Amino acid sequence: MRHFDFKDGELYAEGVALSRIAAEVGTPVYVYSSATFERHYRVFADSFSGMDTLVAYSVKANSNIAVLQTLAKLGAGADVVSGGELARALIAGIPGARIVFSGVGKTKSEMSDALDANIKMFNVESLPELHALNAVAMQKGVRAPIAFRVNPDVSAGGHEKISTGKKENKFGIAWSGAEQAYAEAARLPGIEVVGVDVHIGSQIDDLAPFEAAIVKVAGLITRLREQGHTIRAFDIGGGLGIPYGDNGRTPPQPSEYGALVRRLTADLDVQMVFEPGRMIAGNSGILLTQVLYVKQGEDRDFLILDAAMNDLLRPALYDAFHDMEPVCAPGPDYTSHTYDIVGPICESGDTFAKGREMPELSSGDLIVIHSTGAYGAAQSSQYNTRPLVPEVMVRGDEYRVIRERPTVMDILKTERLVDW
Ligand SMILES: Cc1ncc(COP(=O)(O)O)c(C=O)c1O
Ligand SMILES: N[C@@H](CCCC[NH3+])C(=O)O
Repeated sequence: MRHFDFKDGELYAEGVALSRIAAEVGTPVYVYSSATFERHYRVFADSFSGMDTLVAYSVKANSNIAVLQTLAKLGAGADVVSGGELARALIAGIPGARIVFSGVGKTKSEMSDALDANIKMFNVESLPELHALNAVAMQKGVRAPIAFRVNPDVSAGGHEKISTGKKENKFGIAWSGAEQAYAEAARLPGIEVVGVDVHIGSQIDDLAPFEAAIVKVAGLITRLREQGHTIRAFDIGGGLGIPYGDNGRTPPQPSEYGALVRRLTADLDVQMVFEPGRMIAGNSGILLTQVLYVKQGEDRDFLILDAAMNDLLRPALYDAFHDMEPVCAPGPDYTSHTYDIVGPICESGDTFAKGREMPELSSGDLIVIHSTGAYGAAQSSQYNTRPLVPEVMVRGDEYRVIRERPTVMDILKTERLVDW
């Protein structure tokens, strides 16, 4: 079922024409389908039905509070990596008991806020962090529930910039040091060991790395229990890939992933925690942008859009492929044309696609960049003093602006001229 689809020759988000959003809100603009967010969450959660699980949506993928609120209503928890994301999750109505805190560099003030919120678990990534957390918890007279994020040295494939589970990556406790780390944690009065955590990467299109990581961690859980630790939760992170429409490998269905997890953890007697981000958000959103100019170069033509790498960084950062199409379906006898599709920023890397075949387009035409609900708006910046792009959420025939477009003055008001 597609919630971004053509009706009468025009692309719609659910029941709302994208041309209407462009006219009323302006472009560029991120447009999300609430029905798609809900469907993805349900499909994912349902693939573990009957199991003891917590689906802690990874807030970094799309952290808009209306998105979090939509998922909170379905019972989602949250995986947060900063005090800011923690605040977002709480404001959106996700209870502390359903929040896990990941990340290699939590500050003491973030730890303090998370303890005040009674979060479910800190995923601790180093011994110095463990000691810092112990100190903060002792000061408050509480015990911080922890899992260690262990680094299983499993290769998840994909782009090197999003690999996290290899020993050369900065993430997690070295596999060889995991048992000593648990022994150390058990000695600290401000720490309560509750689980084990692993996250091996993102946009993973194969079940084999998940299987390798789960088998390794299951063995570790057995050994830790023999050593007297109470392990109630097994957090296997996120990472399940989505189709981006590039005819690349097709990632496993959530049901296949669910069946694998069910089979490998059946005898473990743990609550399984998941941190899906992209799988929930990626295909729930599009970036709606307009052609500013069509420019003829020496040996190629450029489509210059009003969206740029500051709005959607993935192509520049990871050479990521995103499917693009015009909002108005071309007539049956249209001519196609090959373009380099670029933004207005003063960087050659500000390129969404090279040599992309599109129907012939002209200035003012609207284009959709698909699969940008995850790591789109969340990774945007104001580079070149371009205000952050607004975000819109569609529900049936209605839409709401869920992030306003700031003015340039909104940006400038946080800066100061010096008076010396
Ligand atoms: C610790 C952690 N959990 C969850 C995620 C979400 O990953 P994904 O969006 O691939 O599901 C990430 C990002 O890769 C992460 O670093
Ligand atoms: N931001 C990346 C993935 C990294 C996920 C965070 N650990 C992307 O757009 O694909």
